[in-house]
Amino acid sequence: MSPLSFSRVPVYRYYLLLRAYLIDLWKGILFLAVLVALNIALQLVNPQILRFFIDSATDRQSSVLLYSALLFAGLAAAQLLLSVTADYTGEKIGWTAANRLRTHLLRHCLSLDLAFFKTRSGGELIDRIDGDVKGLSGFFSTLTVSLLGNIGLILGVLAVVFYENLVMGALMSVYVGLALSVFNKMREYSIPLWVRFGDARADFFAFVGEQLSAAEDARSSGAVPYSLYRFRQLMRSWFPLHMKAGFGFSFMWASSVILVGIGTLLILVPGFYLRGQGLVTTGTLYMMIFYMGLLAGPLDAIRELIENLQRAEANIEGVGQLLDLAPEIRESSDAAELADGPISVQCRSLTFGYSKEETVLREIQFSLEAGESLGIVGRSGSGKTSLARLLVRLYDPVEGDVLLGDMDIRRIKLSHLRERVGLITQDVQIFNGTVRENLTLFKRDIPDDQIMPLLEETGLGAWFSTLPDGLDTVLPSGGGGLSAGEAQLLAYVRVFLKDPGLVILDEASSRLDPVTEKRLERTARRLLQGRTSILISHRLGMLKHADRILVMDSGRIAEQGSREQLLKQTDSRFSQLIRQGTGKESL
Ligand SMILES: Nc1ncnc2c1ncn2[C@@H]1O[C@H](COP(=O)(O)OP(=O)(O)OP(=O)(O)O)[C@@H](O)[C@H]1O
Repeated sequence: MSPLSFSRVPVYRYYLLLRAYLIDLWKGILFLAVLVALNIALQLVNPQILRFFIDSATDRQSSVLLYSALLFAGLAAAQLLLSVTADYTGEKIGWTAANRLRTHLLRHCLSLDLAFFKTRSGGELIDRIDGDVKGLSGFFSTLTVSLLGNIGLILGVLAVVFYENLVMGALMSVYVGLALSVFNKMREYSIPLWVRFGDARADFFAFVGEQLSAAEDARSSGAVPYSLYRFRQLMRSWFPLHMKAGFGFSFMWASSVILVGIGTLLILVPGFYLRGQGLVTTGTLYMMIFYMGLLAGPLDAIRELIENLQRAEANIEGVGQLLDLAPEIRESSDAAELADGPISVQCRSLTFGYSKEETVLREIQFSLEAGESLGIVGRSGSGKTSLARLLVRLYDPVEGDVLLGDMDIRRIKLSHLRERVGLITQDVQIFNGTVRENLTLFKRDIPDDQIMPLLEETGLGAWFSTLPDGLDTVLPSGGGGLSAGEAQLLAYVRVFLKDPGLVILDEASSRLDPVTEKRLERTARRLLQGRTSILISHRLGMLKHADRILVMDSGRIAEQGSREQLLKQTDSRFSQLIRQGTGKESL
């Protein structure tokens, strides 16, 4: 379970968050607590010295004046040093905790099902992983440093004032209680505003992310004015929300200024009366006013903290919603590994849909011996890619079973499954990294002399020879400076370096020119030897060496059999496809 499984009680959320990400930073936190305690002690002692200074001055004891002034200045300097060290330590703790949360969120997102990524844009996720966590990093450091320190300082001031004078102590307590309850009331008003502001921000980033990743299409199709129109609309809806939420803050700030005024009056009026009666000295009265001023600091800091908590609450909400999503594709507790060598495939009565309303695959039933090759053909939208996704367990079927190597796919260790089954599609992702890292997918134990022959064989030799630093050449993210066809060839090298027992090629040569495709066909045939393969292609030439053919239509298997057998039957769908298509006799 995620360490941030949320209940409805806000305080409990904070507790879970702090416990999850701060618990093993306890040494730093303890150090911080000592610094904060010392800081509080110094702040409480200083007004006492001041009183001593004033009373000595009025009694004309000039000899002690210099010493008390020096002591006052020395302690003020020490307090400054302590404050800086405490701030630094608090920030460090805050950043460490926030980075842990960031890592946790990214790992969690990457473990979520494909369906999740189809419904969220990259921009929205970046906002959650970075924007929300940035908000929370302030929360980690502010909470650890400020809350404890300021509450401690308030309690300390009240204790000292009570000790000095009960009436003054009671008045100051009333003032503190009043200030805190006003701040708390305002917090209830502002939190929903910040949640709405956060949602609008996530929508904004989602839109920007989508527009930037589709910049090429938007430009070529002339959709830029529409993008800008939508952009302006989003900004227009974002701005008033920011204004409203910001108004809550200003209101709190104004109320804290008014409260300080009320507090000073609360002390001054009875203070002058007590001084007049000779019940307190001038030094004590000045000390009380000083303590009153001292209270304004932590109260203001708590007000700021409450503001930060409002934002943090909205951030926690966003992060919590993300962490509460659990992947449906999970490993069973008795997950095991497949045997080495080619992997047999069996699909039993598979039914599948991306949503409950729509069924994309119906009653899919076929089997493939280890080492055999299956070609899948069918019209666009007939369900070929969906079937491939079930075979690598990017989704689970609604009904029926997939068996790989006679094992239920749900019982195979996920990391092992991804190792043993290779999938190449028409969309190849190039990562920002070296050519070597892109080919080995960051695995360090694959030697270069295993990579080089594959580059030659797949036809990437010419491209490779132009690279300035060979395998160490850094490719930029996105297209990586490769053409779509070159990227597809790179994906072949990637997959075959894994030495998989089952290879699925889903339109994996769709971006290649006929000459390169022909050459790759030969290479693929050699590389696929000794492995089970599933070839999905509209280009029927790619299926020339398939042992068996499966024709799909509207999510069902319309026909299946050995390639020779289907070719012989002139009225078979496969034969008809060939006559209509470009493959013709070449098959
Ligand atoms: N991620 C998705 N979410 C929802 N529906 C999807 C998704 N992917 C595909 N579909 C739907 O599933 C159906 C089958 O699509 P699929 O991609 O499996 O077909 P295909 O035979 O591979 O098509 P093509 O030959 O064009 O690649 C289509 O109706 C499609 O709209």
